[in-house]
Amino acid sequence: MPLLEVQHLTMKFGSLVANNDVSFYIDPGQIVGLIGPNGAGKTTLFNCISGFYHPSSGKIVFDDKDVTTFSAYQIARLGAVRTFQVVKPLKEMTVLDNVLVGAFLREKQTGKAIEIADQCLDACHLGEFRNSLAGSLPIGFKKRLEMARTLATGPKLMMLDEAMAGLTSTEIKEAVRLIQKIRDSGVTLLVVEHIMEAIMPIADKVVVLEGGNKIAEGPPREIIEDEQVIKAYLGEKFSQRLKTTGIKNKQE
Ligand SMILES: Nc1ncnc2c1ncn2[C@@H]1O[C@H](COP(=O)(O)OP(=O)(O)OP(=O)(O)O)[C@@H](O)[C@H]1O
Repeated sequence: MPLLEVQHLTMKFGSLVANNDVSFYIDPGQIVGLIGPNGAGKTTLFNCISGFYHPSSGKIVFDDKDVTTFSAYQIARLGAVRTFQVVKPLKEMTVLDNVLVGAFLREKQTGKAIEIADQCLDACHLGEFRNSLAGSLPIGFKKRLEMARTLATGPKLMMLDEAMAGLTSTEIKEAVRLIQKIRDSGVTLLVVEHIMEAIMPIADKVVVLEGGNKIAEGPPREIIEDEQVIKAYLGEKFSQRLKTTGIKNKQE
């Protein structure tokens, strides 16, 4: 049974159709990439799945429950939690306190919540910064902090919105390893990303949006050879270059 099913989702802002009849599913344990050009509707879809927007029509089923009209808080409590493209840590609070905000969603006892927060900080290589002010961290660390906070909620599905944008190539490699480690710990991931070299080698499946429509869905190897995706987003040269990276052949 899929962990998440998006069925015929349409989201309109007035006359603008940001998502048009989009359907896809995510099986437990998968890393699914959500890609497409600027304005394709990726963030809007994220906002619908995570309860920040309610779709104009269609249905969202998470963990066998119809969550279409649920609030962001209700959906987070069920285990679908997102990060934001523009990270906004609580700057005047310490790194630990920021992660505690996530941990308290699942654990009321302070001692246990601190234990969870520390584990998540260590997993995200932030342990040594636990007492620093979040506002003082460089961008790469802020992105990891956002992941640690999300991880601390104990998610079943983690949705990452451009978690690697603005990072150095070393930081991107670290972020990729971290995403794989999170998946190996049993968390399913939906990842919006523009950095194809980062997402294509680790994704089990990729969903492609353009102009609000889903134009392709499949394993990365198929996606990079899809004529419509090459035309709309990847470009011929880039598609050739991606073929030389270690991309999975088929959906597992
Ligand atoms: N709150 C809103 N009100 C009105 N229009 C919106 C709103 N949010 C998004 N849009 C519009 O919906 C369309 C899809 O935007 P969205 O941010 O979902 O795309 P995206 O694929 O995430 O783009 P990017 O890669 O640049 O982040 C755009 O035309 C955008 O201007």
